[in-house]
Amino acid sequence: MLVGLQGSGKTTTAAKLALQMRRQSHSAMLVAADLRRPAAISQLETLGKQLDLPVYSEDPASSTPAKVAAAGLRRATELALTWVIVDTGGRLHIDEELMGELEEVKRAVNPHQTLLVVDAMTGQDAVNAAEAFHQQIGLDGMVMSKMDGDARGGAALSITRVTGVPIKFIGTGERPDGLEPFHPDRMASRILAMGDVMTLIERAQEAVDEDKAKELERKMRTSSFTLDDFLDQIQGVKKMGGLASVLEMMPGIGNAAKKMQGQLDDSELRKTEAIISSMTMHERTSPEVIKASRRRRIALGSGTNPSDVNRVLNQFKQTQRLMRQFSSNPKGIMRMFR
Ligand SMILES: Nc1nc2c(ncn2[C@@H]2O[C@H](COP(=O)(O)OP(=O)(O)OP(=O)(O)O)[C@@H](O)[C@H]2O)c(=O)[nH]1
Repeated sequence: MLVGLQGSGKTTTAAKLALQMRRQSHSAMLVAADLRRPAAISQLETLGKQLDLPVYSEDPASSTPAKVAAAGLRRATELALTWVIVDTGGRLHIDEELMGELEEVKRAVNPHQTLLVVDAMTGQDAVNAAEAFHQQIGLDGMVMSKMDGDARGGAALSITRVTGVPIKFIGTGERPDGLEPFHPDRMASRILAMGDVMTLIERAQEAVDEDKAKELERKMRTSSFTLDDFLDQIQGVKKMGGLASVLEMMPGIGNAAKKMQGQLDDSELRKTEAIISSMTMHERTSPEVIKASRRRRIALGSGTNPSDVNRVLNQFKQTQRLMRQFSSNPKGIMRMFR
């Protein structure tokens, strides 16, 4: 059973949860027990149609939320579905009528889990709402929606401390796949603006082939890193969502990267990619052969200037030097980044 203030994201979260369950080979039915806002029923039905999920609803004029919830549960049992997700009504503020209605729904279906959906952007209001819902309805967990916004999630800390109720999921976007299990350690580093290293690692694992990573590590150790590997790295960054999104997840520079939004475009990366792609295999492994005429040809082939080609070659030399130093004295290099 999902509860929460109006607009907190209950209906969207209901669909997201059902989708996650289906991905784990469980079946789920969505039940539209929000009878106050007529659009809530059609919103759930539309989401159900889009995602091919069963939705139970009734005419709001001749039913009550508790009746709909109970009938939805019966229907799901008949259809042998594993889960029922009850979407309930919300208000702008907590009032007794709403709480009474939710208590009735809870009594009618006796849910395994009552989850409060809170909008992460609302800060202290979210904390107050969580406290009131927990006192009156009794919560088993929380879903913090809209964590993809500017909210750092500071409210998550207060909510958990005030209510003692764990956060189970976070909403990370409007789309039906924007829901992730909550990881307290990740949230802690996000709050401390230390970046999100675990997400960075996960994205890297998705984008980078493990054998390639091992090979790269060997090349770094033996200082045999070539321009072709440089190109591979650039393509890896692109796969991981671009420079800005990678930097944002890095400890220490996440905040600075956010402030540089707009300046951190990937056009330089694309230019570098075009320049290396215009080189022959021989040039990529032995860049010292690139003299004036080759430089001109590469610039022409990549739609850039010879000075751009020079810049890439210099950057590459610097990277190579850094790697050589790293392989001979890793601790010394790490000190440079502190
Ligand atoms: N960016 C972002 N938007 C979200 C997220 N979850 C929900 N939304 C948006 O928030 C708005 C409100 O979401 P709903 O699911 O309609 O909220 P609700 O709690 O069901 O609202 P009521 O039925 O009025 O009580 C919609 O525009 C959603 O697309 C999220 O994790 N990230």
